[in-house]
Amino acid sequence: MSPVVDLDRLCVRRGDVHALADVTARLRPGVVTALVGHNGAGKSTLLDVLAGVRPPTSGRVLGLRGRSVAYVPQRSAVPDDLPVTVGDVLAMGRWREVGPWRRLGAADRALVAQVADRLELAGLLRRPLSSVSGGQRQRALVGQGLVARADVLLVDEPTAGVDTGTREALLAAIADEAGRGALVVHATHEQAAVDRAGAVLALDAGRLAR
Ligand SMILES: Nc1ncnc2c1ncn2[C@@H]1O[C@H](COP(=O)(O)OP(=O)(O)OP(=O)(O)O)[C@@H](O)[C@H]1O
Repeated sequence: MSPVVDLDRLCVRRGDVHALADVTARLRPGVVTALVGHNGAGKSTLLDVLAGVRPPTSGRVLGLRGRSVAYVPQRSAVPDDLPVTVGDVLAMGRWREVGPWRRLGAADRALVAQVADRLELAGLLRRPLSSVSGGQRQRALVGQGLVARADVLLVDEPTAGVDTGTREALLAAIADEAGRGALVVHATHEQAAVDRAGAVLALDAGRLAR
């Protein structure tokens, strides 16, 4: 199982706001950590820092060097009219291994098929992403993260606005990622997701909530 990741006095300023302020915490592999807090608490900012797309203003993240990270951002961060199919979205999850737009090997295709089955996307793989429903699009985005089989999986509100069956399928699939030893951080506003998590990290206006 992969090692822990330590957040060490992490601070991020966004304009005049302390989006993260002095956050020190340990994230463990093998469990889903629910990342909770009100709108604007800093959840997405923390996921951005863990994904390496936003540098901290000060402080450090320890334990990520050399480890693969899959990041499933909020659906609203992905343009609805992205000119790709559902199958492309899943296949992109293999790009870290095979390179962008390269032909997938048999094992990669098997993994895409397995995740598509799991998330009930198998019949939608040839459909343009823009032509499927919000919940189906959400499943495709999470599917991309699952297909990556990364050491670290970051998911930002993947169950927002989906029906009960989809929520259960997504929560089960996310739990299985932790089950195979990944370090999983799941930003969520939903109690059902918090109940299923093995650990909780709560933020309040950028600070760790007590
Ligand atoms: N583009 C931006 N420019 C400046 N400040 C921003 C920007 N995006 C977010 N912020 C600020 O950073 C802080 C943290 O926002 P963040 O998006 O990380 O919160 P969040 O917990 O993910 O919220 P939500 O539950 O609404 O997704 C907030 O004070 C927010 O106003």
